[in-house]
Formats: sequence, C-alpha cells, structure tokens
Amino acid sequence: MKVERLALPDIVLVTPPRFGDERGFFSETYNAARMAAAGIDAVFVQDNHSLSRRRGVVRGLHCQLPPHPQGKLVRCTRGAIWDVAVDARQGSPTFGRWVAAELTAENGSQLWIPAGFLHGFCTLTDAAEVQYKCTDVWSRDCERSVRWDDPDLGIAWPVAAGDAILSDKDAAAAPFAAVRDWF
Ligand SMILES: Cc1cn([C@H]2C[C@H](O)[C@@H](COP(=O)(O)OP(=O)(O)O[C@H]3O[C@H](C)C(=O)[C@H](O)[C@H]3O)O2)c(=O)[nH]c1=O
Repeated sequence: MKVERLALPDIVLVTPPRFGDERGFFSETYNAARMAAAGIDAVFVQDNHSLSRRRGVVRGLHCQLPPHPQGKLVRCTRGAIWDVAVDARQGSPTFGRWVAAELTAENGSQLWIPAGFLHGFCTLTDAAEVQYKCTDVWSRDCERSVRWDDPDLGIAWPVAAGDAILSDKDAAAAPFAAVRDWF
C-alpha cells in the first residue's frame, strides 16, 4: 500500500493496491493491520456515506469536540473531491495550517484525518460520493462548523466563493478564531 505523509505530518494519504483483470478490479479498502503499519492505528465505530449531486458542493469545515472527537478515514467512491484537513489543536506547531488531497473513485486514495483537525471537501465532479470511517459516533452537541473560506486559513479551494454550494449550517459557520479553546 502506498503511504504518503503530507505537509501536516499527522495527515496520512494511503492508496491500497488494486488487482485488475478483464472483469475490473479488487481492492482491500480497509485492513486494520496494514492501516496501523501506515500510522492509522485507530478503532472505527461508524461509517458515513454522502452523495453530492453537483460540482462545487462544499461540506465543512467540521469537527466534533471532546468527549466525542472524531478521527476520519475518507475516500471517494464516485467522481472526485478535493479533501481538506486543518489543524485546530491548541499549541500545535502547525495550528491553523491546512493540507489537501484529491480523492477520486479512480485513484482510490484515502485521507486519514485525526481528531483535533477540521475536515471539509469540495466536489470536483457532479455526483460525487464520499465514504468515511469515524473513530467516534456522531454527537450533535459536540459537532462544530468553521467557515470554509475564512481568510485566516487562506484555503485555496478549487471553487469561487460565489459558486460554492453550502448547507445553511455551513453558510453560517463560525470564524476559525472560535477554535481557540476547542482542543
Ligand atoms: C454527520 C452526521 C449527520 N447526520 C445527520 C444530521 C443531518 O440531519 C444530516 C446531514 O448532516 P450534515 O448536513 O451535517 O452533513 P455534512 O454537511 O455532510 O457533514 C459532514 O461533513 C463533513 C465533511 C464531515 O467531516 C462530517 O462527517 C460531517 O459534519 O445527517 C447523522 O445522522 N449522522 C452523522 O454522523
């Protein structure tokens, strides 16, 4: 399995092998021992699956606070997304820094985003499906949203602010400054 550490050392991009033949391909998309060997030594308790029907949908930036912080292992199973992680951990040397990776149904890559990071993505295709494993269950009380286009973060999204398709919740998200006492 290909393993890449990105500019934020805690964020890991893995690409499990695909075994192709005339029918198509087979891939072990999750193997606990192989993921642990790649530095993704986590127990997952919830799988999520979202469909976004248009290019330019932005979901995020989200996280959950303690006592239910979530690590996420994200992959795209239809179309393509630009997946983003932002370090929200107080005292981290990379606090406020972001990293992104293009996850597509074709490349089969997966992004590991530990608890303490904000997560979001922008769809690059119409009809993008995202599936991800979480290390804790959803908690409406613990979930928080931060503005995807906060100038303090300067994330180079592949969509113009006026064209992004957002939920009402994300359109009204807090500024990044709000994370000061979250983690
Ligand atoms: C996250 C979640 C949501 N829901 C319900 C709550 C709402 O009625 C509905 C849609 O939720 P939301 O609009 O928050 O979905 P997204 O905007 O895709 O949120 C997710 O997008 C970003 C990228 C993430 O990393 C998080 O996993 C999550 O925040 O699903 C559940 O029942 N369980 C859940 O785990």
